[in-house]
Amino acid sequence: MMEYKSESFHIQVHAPPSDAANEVLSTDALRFVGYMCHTFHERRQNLLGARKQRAKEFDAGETPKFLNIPAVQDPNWKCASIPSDVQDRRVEITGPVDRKMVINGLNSGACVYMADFEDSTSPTWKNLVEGQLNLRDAVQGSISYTSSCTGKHYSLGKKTAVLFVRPRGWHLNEAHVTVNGKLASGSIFDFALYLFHNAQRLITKGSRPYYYLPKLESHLEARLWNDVFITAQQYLGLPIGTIRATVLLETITASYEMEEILYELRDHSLGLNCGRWDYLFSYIKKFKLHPDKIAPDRSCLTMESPLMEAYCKRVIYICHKRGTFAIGGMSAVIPRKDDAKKNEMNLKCVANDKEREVILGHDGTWVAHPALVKCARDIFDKHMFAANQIESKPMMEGAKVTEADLLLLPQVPDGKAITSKGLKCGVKTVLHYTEAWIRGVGCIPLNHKMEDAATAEISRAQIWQWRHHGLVTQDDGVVITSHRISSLVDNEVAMHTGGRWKLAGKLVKEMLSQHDRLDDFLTTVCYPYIVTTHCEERRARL
Ligand SMILES: CC(=O)SCCNC(=O)CCNC(=O)[C@H](O)C(C)(C)COP(=O)(O)OP(=O)(O)OC[C@H]1O[C@@H](n2cnc3c(N)ncnc32)[C@H](O)[C@@H]1OP(=O)(O)O
Ligand SMILES: O=CC(=O)O
Ligand SMILES: [Mg+2]
Repeated sequence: MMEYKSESFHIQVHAPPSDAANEVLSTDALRFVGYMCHTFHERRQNLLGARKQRAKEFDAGETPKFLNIPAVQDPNWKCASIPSDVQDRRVEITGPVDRKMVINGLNSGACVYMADFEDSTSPTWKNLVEGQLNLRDAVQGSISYTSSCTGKHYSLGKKTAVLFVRPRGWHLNEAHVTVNGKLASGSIFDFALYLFHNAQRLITKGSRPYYYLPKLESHLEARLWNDVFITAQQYLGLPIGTIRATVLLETITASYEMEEILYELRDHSLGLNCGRWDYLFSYIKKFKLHPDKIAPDRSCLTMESPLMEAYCKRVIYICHKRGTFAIGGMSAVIPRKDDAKKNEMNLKCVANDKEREVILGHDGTWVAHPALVKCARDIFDKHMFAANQIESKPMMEGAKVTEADLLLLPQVPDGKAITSKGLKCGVKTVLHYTEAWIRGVGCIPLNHKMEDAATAEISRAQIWQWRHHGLVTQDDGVVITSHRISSLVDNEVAMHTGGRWKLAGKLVKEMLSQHDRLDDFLTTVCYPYIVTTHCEERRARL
């Protein structure tokens, strides 16, 4: 077993040995991960406890309030100055950390490639350690790959995107690693290994360790990240402020603490990003028991919805006021190869989304696929004449956004809000995504859209909510019951063989139709099924 023991902590790795793990988890790397996990274990647990307490208040009918902390209101502070290699972030591509994706993402022509351990990666041990190895090789410039199917060879081009890394969110444990017998934090594991192996080389190349931070629910969670950065930099002898991070503003509670989040991270901040899919999921999850906040079909939850418009305006206003980036989000539409006309329509759909973002004042945007880079870039080039619009678009309308504006769902005509088609599509999405995830695949194409751990969660949360409130699908007047949901799951499972459909069907039925409580995350429910069999004892504790 790989392990390292100091006076204060004992880190152990409980996974089958592999070449990738041997390379990534050197003794010094293990010592760093162990030190970081040990130092921040209790604070992380307390903050996860605070999430639960807050959830109870929302269940009792409360809604979030702006904090208005005096030090944060001070007009004089700004976020850290922007390094030269990331002044222009107009197009950012995201994707899982597998070898081909990393090379394709870096070669895609986007300004940034965000290598993702969160929404689009199923955190199997193999995916994680190989992902770290891929990122190390990418930073060294030596990464290459030859497809065993096509024989095609992949290596880095002359000009590559700047690399950002998104570690897992605070809620996820890394069950293959314990520190003093306690499960390691997935966030710290991903963050620390990337920093340990790459910080010096990135600095030598004139870049930095850049991160995206997902699923924060409060400014105290941002403070935790900031302290993690300070401690890690001190440990590795890096100047404070070397690390830079963009926070995904993707929970409804964080929306009431945007400025506080930037304030906490100001010496390391590279702004905020509108993570629209997790944001919608978080809204439904936090207000699941509020009868006046029942979300309509997923297709009605567009960026033109009042709550989404208010949220984006406020992100842009706060970020630009504090001299930093307000990055837009991801259109889930992806290119299709089967029909040229329909592909054109998909591209148009993405272009419209990007046009709305750049005109509103975002400084850049996300795409899910290399074939969308040009489309997004053309739109931003047409409307954004400098590297970003931090100075030129103060978006003062964002200052007027009220607490209530952030909660306003779209008005959908009677009969169209909750439909049998929406229900069926939602069940299919949760099932297909769960099946892929427990097979080790964290992002899939489904109905010509990208589905990941944020998009699929919207479907899961809203179906649970509809059933819990005993609602009917309005086109046929039929009640949404556990039995109806289970039949839809069974019918879809019956259409597939192989894979992990049976297990996925069982888990999805439990999550949607049997559990009285809405599970916090699909990924935490499914995680025990991807933990290696070396971890039976810890699996039972998950
Ligand atoms: C809500 C959020 O959090 S958004 C962020 C998380 N989500 C993501 O990052 C989405 C990432 N995107 C993907 O994983 C994929 O694009 C999918 C799953 C949606 C579609 O995948 P596929 O159907 O396999 O795409 P497709 O076959 O069209 O891919 C064509 C080529 O583009 C590459 N490619 C596709 N998406 C990406 C990407 N995001 N980054 C890099 N390369 C990519 C493929 O590797 C493939 O390369 P090849 O031609 O050399 O073999
Ligand atoms: O991470 C992005 C999102 O939309 O969720
Ligand atoms: Mg997200």
